[in-house]
Amino acid sequence: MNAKDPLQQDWIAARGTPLHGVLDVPGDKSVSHRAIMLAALADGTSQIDGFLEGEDTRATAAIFERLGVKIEVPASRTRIVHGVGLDGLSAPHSPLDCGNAGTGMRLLAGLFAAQAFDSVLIGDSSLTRRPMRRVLDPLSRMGAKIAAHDGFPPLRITGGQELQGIVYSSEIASAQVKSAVLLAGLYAKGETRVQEPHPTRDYTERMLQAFGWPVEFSPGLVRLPGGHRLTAAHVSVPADFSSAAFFLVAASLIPESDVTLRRVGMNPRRTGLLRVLREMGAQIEETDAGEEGGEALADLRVRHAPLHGIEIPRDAVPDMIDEFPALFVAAACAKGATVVRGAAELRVKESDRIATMAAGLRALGIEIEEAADGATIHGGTLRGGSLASQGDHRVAMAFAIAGQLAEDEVRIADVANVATSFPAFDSLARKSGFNLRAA
Ligand SMILES: O=C(O)C1=C[C@@H](OP(=O)(O)O)[C@@H](O)[C@H](O)C1
Ligand SMILES: C=C(OP(=O)(O)O)C(=O)O
Repeated sequence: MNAKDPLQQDWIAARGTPLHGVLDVPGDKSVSHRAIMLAALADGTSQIDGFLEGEDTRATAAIFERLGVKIEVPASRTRIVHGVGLDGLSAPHSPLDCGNAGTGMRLLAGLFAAQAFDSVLIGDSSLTRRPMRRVLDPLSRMGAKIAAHDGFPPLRITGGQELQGIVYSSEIASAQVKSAVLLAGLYAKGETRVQEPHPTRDYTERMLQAFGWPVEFSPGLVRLPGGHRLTAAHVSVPADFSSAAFFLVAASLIPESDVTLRRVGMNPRRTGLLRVLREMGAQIEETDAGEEGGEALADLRVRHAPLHGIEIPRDAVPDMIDEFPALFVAAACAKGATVVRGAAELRVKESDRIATMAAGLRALGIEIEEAADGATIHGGTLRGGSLASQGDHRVAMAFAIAGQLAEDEVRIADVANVATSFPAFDSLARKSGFNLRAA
C-alpha cells in the first residue's frame, strides 16, 4: 500500500576548501506546495515562477494532474496551472501518493475532506509514521470523515460531507494544522477561525489573499469567511531559507569562507536560525533587501566566525523548526554548550530529529544529552565515522557539513531523500568548496 521508498544511496563527506561564491538555492518548499494547490482550485490560469523541483512538491503537482488539472512545464522551475475552480476536480481511481511530504498530506487532507469524491492519501515509510490526528481532530469537528490507522496514514477520506466553519485553538504551533483547517474552510459554511499558541509561517493566509479570498490575519490568528472563490494569480517563489540554512551554518564554521546566498525568502516566521546564529557569534549580513509577490527577500552574505554555545530562546523554536539538524552541527562545533528545549515537535518530523542527530553526533565523538523536548550539545572536536540519516533529507545535509569539519571521513547512509527538498544540494555544495561524493 505504501508508496515506494528510494533506493539506498550513501555519501562520503570530508574536509574541503573554504566555501566561496554566490549561490542560488532552490525555491521555497512551503510556498511551492501551496501555489500548486491554490492555482489548481482557482478560476483561470496561474503562473508559478521559482517552483521547487523537489520530489515533495512534484508529488503534490502530480496529485492534481491525476485529478484532472492541466499543469504545463514551459521551463524548469515554472508551472502554468490551468485552474479548474473550487469544485472542478475529478475523482481519482487509485490512492494519491504524497511521497515523503508531511506538508502535502496534511494540507491535502483538509482540501480533500471537502470534495464530492472519496480519496485515499498514501506516503512513503517515513510519512506513514507521521502523526495525522493533529489534522484529523479539527477536520472531523468541521464534519469531515477521514479514517486512519490509529492516527497514522494512509488517510481514507469519504467525500460528499457538508463542512461547517469552526473556531479552532490549536495546541501545537503548526502551520500544517492551521493550513489544513483553512483549506477545508474554503468549502465550509460560515467563518473558519484558527488561533495558534505561537505564530507560524503565514504563507497559506498570504497566498489566499493573493488569489482573491478575503482572509483576515494577524500573528497567531486567522479568520476565513466561507463562500468566496479563488482567482488565478502569478506566484513568485523565493529561495528557500531552510535550504540556505545549510550554507549559513557551513560557511560560519569553515575558516576563511565567504558565501552569498541570493534572493532568500525572509518571512520572519522562517528566519529564527538567523537570530540564533548571530547570537552564537555568526557574521551574516543582509544586503539587497526587497520584496517580491508580497514576500520579503534578501541576499545573505555569511563569513566564517567562531561560534559559542547558547541557550536557544524558546520563542525562536517555531521560527527555525526545520533548521535544528543544521543547528545541532553548529552547536557541535561551537565553544561550550548549546541548550535546546521546547522542541518536542522534532521527534515527529521525517525522522525523530533529536534522536537521529544525537546518535550521529555521538558517532563523531560529540557529547550530547537528550531531553524529551530537545538536547544539550557540548561543542568539541568532530572525528570521522559512519552514521545513519534515517532517510531524513535535512539530517543528511547537516551531516554533510559535519564532514567538512571532521578529522576524518564521514559516511552518511541513506541520503536519497535529499531530493525531496534540495535536489542539487551535493553539486551546489561541491561548487562552493565542499568535499562530498557518492559512496
Ligand atoms: O506548513 C509548512 O509548509 C510546514 C510547516 C512545518 O511543519 P509543522 O506544521 O508540522 O510545524 C515545517 O516543519 C514543514 O517543513 C513545512
Ligand atoms: C518537516 C519537513 O517537511 P514535511 O513536514 O513537509 O515533511 C521538512 O522539510 O523539514
